[in-house]
Amino acid sequence: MAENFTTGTSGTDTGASGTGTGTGPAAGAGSQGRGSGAVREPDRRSPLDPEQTTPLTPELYDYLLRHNPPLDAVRRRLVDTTYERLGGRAAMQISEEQGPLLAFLAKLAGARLIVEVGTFTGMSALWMAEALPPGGKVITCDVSEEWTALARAAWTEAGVADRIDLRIGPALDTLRALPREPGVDLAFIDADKENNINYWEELVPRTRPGGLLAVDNVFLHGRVTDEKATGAAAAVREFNDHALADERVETVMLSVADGLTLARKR
Ligand SMILES: C[S@@+](CC[C@H](N)C(=O)[O-])C[C@H]1O[C@@H](n2cnc3c(N)ncnc32)[C@H](O)[C@@H]1O
Repeated sequence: MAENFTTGTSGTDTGASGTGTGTGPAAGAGSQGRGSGAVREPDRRSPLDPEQTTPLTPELYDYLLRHNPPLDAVRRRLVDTTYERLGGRAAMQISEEQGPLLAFLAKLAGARLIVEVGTFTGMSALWMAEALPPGGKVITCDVSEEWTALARAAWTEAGVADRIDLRIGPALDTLRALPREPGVDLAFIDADKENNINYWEELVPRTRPGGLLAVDNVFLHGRVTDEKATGAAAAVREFNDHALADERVETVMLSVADGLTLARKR
């Protein structure tokens, strides 16, 4: 079912993970503008030189947060409510410094249309929605009515509910139903990692030239370095190589939170 970017459909809470068979653009093709296109050996004096890369301690992280925009009352309540209601699952929320970063990216991209995969209790959508100009929209996808009920409450409290189009159902179905035209200014992928490549393959063609994509958890808690990784870690490893080899975009992988890859559509 095709539809335009502005009309939403809201299905039932299937709880199902999306599945799909996205095909890669140039995965493993081995040639691109930035050199070999393959994962390269880093050029540096030592694997992790503290003169170049400062290890993040609890004190430094606290300092970093205190030098970023603070959580306002709505966000503070959203964090607290997510922990109270969902316990350990609350760690699925974006980390505190990622919210202002997503808002910053939205403004940098002059975003009017943002697509998010993985709403959860709505923190990332809230930050991005507040960064939109009048008339802008965030389309955000999730399978959980329960978790996104907390999101809806926070968005209403923050006064941005009218800018957020929550679509319940497997995200791959939602993305495939969007027009296949490059109207997206910013995409944020933060859901079931096994589908990262599939989400990417739906979103890259729909992103306008100069538009941005951000993909969370590209370190998967450090498990991506394991060559024998299985499950989500193997999927993230595969995704990371896929994105690096994709000639349609320029990418940077950043050590933010659990690893964040940014891409700019050529
Ligand atoms: C890491 S959380 C998202 C966190 C969110 N960005 C935030 O800032 O709080 C991942 C979300 O992806 C959703 N999800 C998992 N599989 C999905 C699928 N196949 N389609 C849509 N959503 C999915 C989960 O229900 C969960 O809410």
